[in-house]
Amino acid sequence: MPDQARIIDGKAAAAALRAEIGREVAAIKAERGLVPGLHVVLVGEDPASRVYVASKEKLAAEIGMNSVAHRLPAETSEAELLAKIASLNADDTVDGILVQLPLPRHIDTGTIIDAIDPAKDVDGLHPINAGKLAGGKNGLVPCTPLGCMLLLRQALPALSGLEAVVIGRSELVGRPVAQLLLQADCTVTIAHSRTRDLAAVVRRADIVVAAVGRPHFVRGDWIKPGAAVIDVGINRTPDGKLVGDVDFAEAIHVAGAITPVPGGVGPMTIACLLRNTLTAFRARRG
Ligand SMILES: Nc1nc2c(c(=O)[nH]1)N[C@@H](CN(C=O)c1ccc(C(=O)N[C@@H](CCC(=O)O)C(=O)O)cc1)CN2
Repeated sequence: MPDQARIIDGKAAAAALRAEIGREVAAIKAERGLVPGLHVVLVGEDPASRVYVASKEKLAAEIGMNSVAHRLPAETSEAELLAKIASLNADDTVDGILVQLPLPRHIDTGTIIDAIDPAKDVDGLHPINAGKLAGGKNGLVPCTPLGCMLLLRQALPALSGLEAVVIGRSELVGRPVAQLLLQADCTVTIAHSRTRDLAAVVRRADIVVAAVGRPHFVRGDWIKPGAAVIDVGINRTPDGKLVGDVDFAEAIHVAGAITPVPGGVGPMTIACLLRNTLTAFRARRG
């Protein structure tokens, strides 16, 4: 076995995916004169969210989509945000709607997600889409989990029968990625803060997806030699560095393949949002 894991390059994979979607968008425009429309709604001034929304707006425009960001003040009421969503739901030129999370505390996230037309829910978070995913039916799938699977398939083309451990049970990542692994015929364990002897659970896994939001939480000696490690964490250390949930310096000597942070799953999140927008356009407008 090589003494270093293969590093899965999410930046390159995301660039290739965006280029592919861009070609499809250009073909649709040439053949039908139509342009898929992505609308991202940001409420408030959260600095990280501002960066992510600007990036979504720019990358969608770059591949020829009609890209619109709606930046609303932090004081926006839940009723005002619901009215904005209702107007986007009613607009036929809008194919994808994404409300950037987290929302300010006075707004209930579930109420907002529930209000998005499931056919335009390019975040894949609406209960209809979550239900379809749980039932193994076609629907819109959350972007980060989709990105995890695309990267994982680069490292391991055959997933069937493998043991996968997902650390974290969030609706945005942990639960949906576990469903996608199950669809790929993996044997899936969802571990979380109450899991007993987490290190022993992780040591069984051929595939580890870490989505806990705690810097360097997963240690190198938790990893089964040769395992594929997908690190979803994006944590900023006190000295301003971005690090994942996995101790990369330790895990790289044990894993077979590993995603870095930055440059792993993060860039795939936005590329998969663009893919979902194209999927939603096709499902709605043929
Ligand atoms: N409605 C949603 N809100 C949020 C989601 C989401 O999928 N839907 N995910 C995250 C934030 N996010 C996109 O919204 C996102 C996070 C990270 C990256 C990324 O490319 N990260 C880079 C590093 C960027 C940096 O320097 O800070 C990387 O990992 O290489 C893109 C998108 C929460 N909210």
